[in-house]
Amino acid sequence: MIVAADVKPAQDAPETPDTAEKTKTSSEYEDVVIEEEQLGIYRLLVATTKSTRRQYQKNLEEIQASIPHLVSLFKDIYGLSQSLFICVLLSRVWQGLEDALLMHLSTRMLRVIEVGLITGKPFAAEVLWAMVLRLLCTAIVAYLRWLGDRYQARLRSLVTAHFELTLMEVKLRLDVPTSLDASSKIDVSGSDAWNAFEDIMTYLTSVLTTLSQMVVILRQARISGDPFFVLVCLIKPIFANLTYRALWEKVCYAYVSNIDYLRMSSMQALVGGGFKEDVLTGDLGAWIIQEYRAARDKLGDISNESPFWQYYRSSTPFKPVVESILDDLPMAYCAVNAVLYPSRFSIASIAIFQSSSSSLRYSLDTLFRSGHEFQKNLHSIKEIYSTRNIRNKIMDGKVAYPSAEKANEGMSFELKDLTFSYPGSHKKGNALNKINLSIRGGSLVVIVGANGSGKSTIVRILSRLFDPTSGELMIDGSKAADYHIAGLRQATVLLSQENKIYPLSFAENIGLGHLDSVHDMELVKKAAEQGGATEFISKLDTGYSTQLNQSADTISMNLHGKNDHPLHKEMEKLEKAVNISGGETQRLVAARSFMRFNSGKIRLVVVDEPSSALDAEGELQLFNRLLEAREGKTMIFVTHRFGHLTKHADTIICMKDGDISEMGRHDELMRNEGGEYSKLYNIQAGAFAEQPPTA
Ligand SMILES: Nc1ncnc2c1ncn2[C@@H]1O[C@H](COP(=O)(O)OP(=O)(O)OP(=O)(O)O)[C@@H](O)[C@H]1O
Repeated sequence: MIVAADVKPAQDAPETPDTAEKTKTSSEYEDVVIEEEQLGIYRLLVATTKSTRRQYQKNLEEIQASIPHLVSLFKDIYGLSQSLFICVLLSRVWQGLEDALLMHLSTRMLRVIEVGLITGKPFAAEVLWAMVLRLLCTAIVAYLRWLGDRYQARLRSLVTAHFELTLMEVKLRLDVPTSLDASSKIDVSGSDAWNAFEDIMTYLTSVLTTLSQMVVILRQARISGDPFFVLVCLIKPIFANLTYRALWEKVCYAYVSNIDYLRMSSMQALVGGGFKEDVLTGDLGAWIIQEYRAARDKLGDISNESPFWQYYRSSTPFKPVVESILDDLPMAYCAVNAVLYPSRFSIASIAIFQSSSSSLRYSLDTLFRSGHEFQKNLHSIKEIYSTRNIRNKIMDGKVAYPSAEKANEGMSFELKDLTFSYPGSHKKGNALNKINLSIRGGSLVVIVGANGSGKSTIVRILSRLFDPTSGELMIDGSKAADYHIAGLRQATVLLSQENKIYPLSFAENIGLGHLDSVHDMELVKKAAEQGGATEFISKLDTGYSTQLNQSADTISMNLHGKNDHPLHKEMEKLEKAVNISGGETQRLVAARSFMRFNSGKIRLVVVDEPSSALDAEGELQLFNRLLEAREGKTMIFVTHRFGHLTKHADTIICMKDGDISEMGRHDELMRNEGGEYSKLYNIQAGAFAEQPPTA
């Protein structure tokens, strides 16, 4: 079924991405139509162009545009190791010729044997020589293949690591809004570069194999006086290629649209690890099974096979039947010819044609298959190289930060009519609305407000993780955009719930707060003390050198269920993870922030609710230690808990729905009885007030 570009999802299905909007807004896609198809439980949307000619033209344009990238790929790989590159290339050339060579030698041997049998005088020496030559060649082919595979494996490691590094550099360069932007998403990896190179080599090898085999077969056909044999061999691969139907190289999107299957998946998910406690305490077991059964009965035998396979597989038997018949065509052709022209054909000729035709058909199949992959690979290569051109959304300025005269002062801010909405956000209204605010350098600011009121957003803007959508942000009296971002980042500590522990040792997890002193254990231990992380680190066998969350890249075979097996015990030792609690994670992250103070460059400390998992004492200690290091720094705290901090704050900013509803010191705000701050404060104070015992 073909539908216009504004596809509507099936009624019982979840919303699909906004394909319609994309196809309408971009002139590049104006002739795109979307075909819809139901494949078992899947709804499949395939984008095609209205005219086949236009499609071919587009493909050609894409290939042309990819040629410079293809050249760069080969140049880059050649640059990584010239010797390995040449060896792999030579081994591929050899692979392209070996089939034809072996085919030629087999033919020669069969012909010598046949002449000996017909004349009744076997030419022992010739047969022996032909056999030795064939065996020698077989051994050389096997040896060169082995060698080629080894070279290829070595080149593969170099290529994957090289392109992974290139992509890592790009990803590290990208700022937050650019990384969140779908058009800048990097979906390729180092392995894709290698796969593309390997597939292209396979394609070129197949071209060589096919051509060289055709030369040998044509030669044989000339000897037998039958020039049409090659054409007979070509019919099946050409038919298969013309009727080839696969999704691999198409722009498509598939989603599970069957509500019964979705229901079954939800029930399965509830049984999974994450919901264990809820399911047990809620006694949901029997209900889950009952619901799963009901959905399964409704689903019946509707296929849940991957849409890729369902699409690939022919819906009628016509194609597979015709293909099988065409597969036997060379044999039928030989048989008919042997009957019609018995003098031209011999058993050896039939055997030779039979084996060479199946080799040729196989090579042609590979050639067409790798041809289909070719375009996909060109696309991956283009994507890898285009990542270099991704421009950051946040512009970098040229002015160094801080200026010499403000080097010992905290960062000051001025926000003028500042509005912000998150890129791609579907929410009505802005996350921040026309905010006007001044923050004096060195002051202690506390931001409070309800969930979603814009507290974290405001500190993200101040830390230059995002740029305002409109309005102005001034830092130390100059436009924020004029400063060199690296300088601003070096002067900022951002401690939030977003901070994670790294898959490194405890020492590095803390030390990385200040790159120049990563290995200075004295400073690391001091920071751990300040962050309140000393106690739990000291309880670990390997202390600060204990690795955290290291990605365990292990493979085990046939060990499942053999818990007493000595190898299982080894595996357990290697895979044993060190788990730390939520509160311990926050302590460790806080220690990293204290380590950052050692750089001596910090002018701004932003603390965004990093203490939700800390016990009351831990939180108080953390805030006190941060305040101890306050000199020469502006400190901004985002919190839901009133009390300790708000009472000491120079300014309390109370946020509501993206606006500043109130601003001032604690006493001033409390005097405004109907105000947002006093309301929130009183709710918390009331919650802790002593309740009279109920009768
Ligand atoms: N990454 C994001 N993408 C889109 N919208 C976002 C994103 N982060 C926050 N928002 C939206 O922006 C608004 C302000 O969010 P923000 O995180 O600043 O609130 P908050 O006051 O810090 O909330 P909380 O107290 O729950 O942490 C909310 O409506 C939120 O849904």
